[in-house]
Amino acid sequence: MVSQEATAEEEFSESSLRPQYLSQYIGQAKVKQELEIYIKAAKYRSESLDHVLLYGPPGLGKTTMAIVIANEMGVQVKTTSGPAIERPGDLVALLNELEPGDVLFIDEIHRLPRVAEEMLYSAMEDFYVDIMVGQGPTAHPVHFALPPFTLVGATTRAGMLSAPLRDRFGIISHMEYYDTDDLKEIVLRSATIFKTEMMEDGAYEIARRSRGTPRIANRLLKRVRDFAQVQSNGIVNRELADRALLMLQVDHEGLDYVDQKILKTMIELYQGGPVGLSTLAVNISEETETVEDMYEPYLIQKGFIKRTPRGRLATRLAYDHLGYPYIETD
Ligand SMILES: Nc1ncnc2c1ncn2[C@@H]1O[C@H](COP(=O)(O)OP(=O)(O)OP(=O)(O)O)[C@@H](O)[C@H]1O
Ligand SMILES: [Mg+2]
Repeated sequence: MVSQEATAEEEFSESSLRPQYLSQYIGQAKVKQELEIYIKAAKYRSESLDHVLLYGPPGLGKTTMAIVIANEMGVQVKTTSGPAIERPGDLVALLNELEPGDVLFIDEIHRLPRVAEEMLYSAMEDFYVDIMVGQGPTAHPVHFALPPFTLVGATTRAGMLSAPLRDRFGIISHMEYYDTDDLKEIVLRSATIFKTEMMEDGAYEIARRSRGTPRIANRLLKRVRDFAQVQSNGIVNRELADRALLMLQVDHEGLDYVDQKILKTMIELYQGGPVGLSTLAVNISEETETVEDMYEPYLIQKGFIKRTPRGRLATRLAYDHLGYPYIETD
């Protein structure tokens, strides 16, 4: 089964696949174009880049973009995530390490504890934090100046961020699912790094079935490569990619086992819906947030699911795709 979260092994091998500069970053033309201008302008003025919020579904290259931004600016990047910061002190420790112009990357920034988030307000706006020192009646704030820095925040949904935090980002970039041509370029690039012999039609087939997501494209590529080495002459063409992907339970529309299970549950247990998201999540033993962030957006984009005020509906396309007879209702 192919899940969507990054595994530890993957985090490691991803570092070799990660583009380091904007020129190597494939796709996301709009985001790139904007950032290129802001980066140039900031460098021209010898200033730190304005704070950047990257939002979009998992695996689209938000972490990669944070690293690219730091490389383009010629600064260091310090990385953390919302859940990793438990106390304000954790954040202060990170801020304390920043050199002028550095990038602080906070992944899953919507999961930052409230107190840490409030601390960021002054840090982002005026480059200082007030730290409470002492306890009880002797407690008093100490003003702590910071070097100018760039906060790059990543989140799956911008709507989950509080307004005061969102408003402090000067640059807000929406990452979109990749089209097949861009993903094909990513597959070809990764195949070169892996020294895998990849035919154009093989790369296209993997790209087409990667749910618009580079992380999935790279993952499928690795599995298809194993398949090619063991079952064939090591060369990946369309036919081989197709056989390997079907074995991985990735169907011709690129839906994986969980996607299919979601649609089947809706159709078999709830007559196509409407069904609430949390009910659906319980039925397939996944977290509601996982279904909402990782699976639903792609199913909606492909037209298999519709969101209605009363819940989620499986569309006619879903019935046809899975081979169920469609009964007209209203
Ligand atoms: N534009 C791109 N060109 C080439 N490779 C890419 C691109 N974007 C992402 N990748 C590759 O896809 C993988 C996932 O990217 P990354 O970890 O940056 O995603 P992410 O959006 O941060 O995901 P998450 O939200 O789950 O943290 C990496 O291996 C990276 O090398
Ligand atoms: Mg990431």
